[in-house]
Amino acid sequence: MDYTIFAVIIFVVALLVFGGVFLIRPRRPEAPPKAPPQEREDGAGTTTAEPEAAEEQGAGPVVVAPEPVPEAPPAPEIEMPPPSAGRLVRLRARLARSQNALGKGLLSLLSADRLDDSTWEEIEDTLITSDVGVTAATQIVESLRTKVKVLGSRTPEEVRGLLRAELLAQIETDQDRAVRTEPHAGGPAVVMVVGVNGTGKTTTTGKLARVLVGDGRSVVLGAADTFRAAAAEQLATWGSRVGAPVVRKDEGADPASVAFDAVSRGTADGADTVIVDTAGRLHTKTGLMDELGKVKRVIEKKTPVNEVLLVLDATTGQNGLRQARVFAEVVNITGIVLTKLDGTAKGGIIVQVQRELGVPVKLVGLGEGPDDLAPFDPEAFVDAILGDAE
Ligand SMILES: Nc1nc2c(ncn2[C@@H]2O[C@H](COP(=O)(O)OP(=O)(O)OP(=O)(O)O)[C@@H](O)[C@H]2O)c(=O)[nH]1
Repeated sequence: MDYTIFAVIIFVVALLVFGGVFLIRPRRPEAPPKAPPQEREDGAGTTTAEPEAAEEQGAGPVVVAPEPVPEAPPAPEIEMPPPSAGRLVRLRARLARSQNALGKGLLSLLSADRLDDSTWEEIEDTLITSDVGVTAATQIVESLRTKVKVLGSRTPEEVRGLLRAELLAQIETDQDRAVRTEPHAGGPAVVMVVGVNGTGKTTTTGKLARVLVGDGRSVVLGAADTFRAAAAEQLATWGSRVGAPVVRKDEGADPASVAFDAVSRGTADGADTVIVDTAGRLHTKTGLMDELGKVKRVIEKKTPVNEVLLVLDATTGQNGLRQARVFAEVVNITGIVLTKLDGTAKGGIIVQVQRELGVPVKLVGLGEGPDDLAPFDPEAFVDAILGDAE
């Protein structure tokens, strides 16, 4: 009996000792949760797990199948706008639509069997309504009267030919319409864009950058319209679309210093052209003169200003012309950009503004699209007004 109790005690003790060893294993302190192993690209394009993770598996660097890497947000796509050549011909339908009343109206009046005084008056009125201006309208009518008298009977082609020649004579000046954007030995060409706010000045600056980039040039933009923060914002968007750097400062900063920095940047970058957008609020003539004059003078400390483009809204008629005169008095305008020609039947403003300012229209805006700015070509313009010969 004693031996049995002793054997049971031995068995129980043995059980406790072995059970303690195998069942009650000391707990390891809990490790903090591991972040998922970071992955990196090696030179060969394979993805290797971090060494720490590999070590833990006790097998040196481990090559694992590349996992889909979350896509980085796409870099803004740089656009390649179409070149400037032939743009007006491409946009001809816009012109034909807006100027149809003028062209067709004149052609039908001139084709009447009898051209009496009242018909000639109507022709003159049609021209004046299209903003050609009284002097030019009178000249056109007088010249047409003489030619029609000499001709006697008229075929539609002859009438179209006569009118085409007269309109061209009024529109075509012998001045150079090329926008001077070629860089020179000392640095980039500088174009200043001036005009009243709302005429399409900032839009034109952006569109012009696209024209130049489309023609293979490099461009830097200067947001010197510091009066309105949104103008710089707008310009930054235009610039980013074509990869053109935009130099800007805070709202209210000195426009001349922005212009200076833009030209410095253009020179440092070896850019072809720097385009400077300016503010054009017509507070007082002196204020405007001071501001634009200073911008120009400050730029000229570095390099000449090659072009001063005045942006005019074609839909504003006489009012626009008055504004144009003020600008022409304060800065030496070298070219006119006539915007919003797609929204008016008053294409005759081209004649009047060139006459008044003695400066050629160099570019025309024919819509809100980014590539709706075209070098002005008098023949394409007149042909669009008159429609195709029947
Ligand atoms: N239909 C049409 N709209 C145009 C044309 N050019 C510009 N616009 C529009 O005119 C409006 C004014 O253009 P902006 O470029 O902001 O005018 P802005 O003169 O720079 O005015 P600020 O930025 O205030 O200096 C915008 O809605 C343009 O899209 C054009 O040729 N045709």
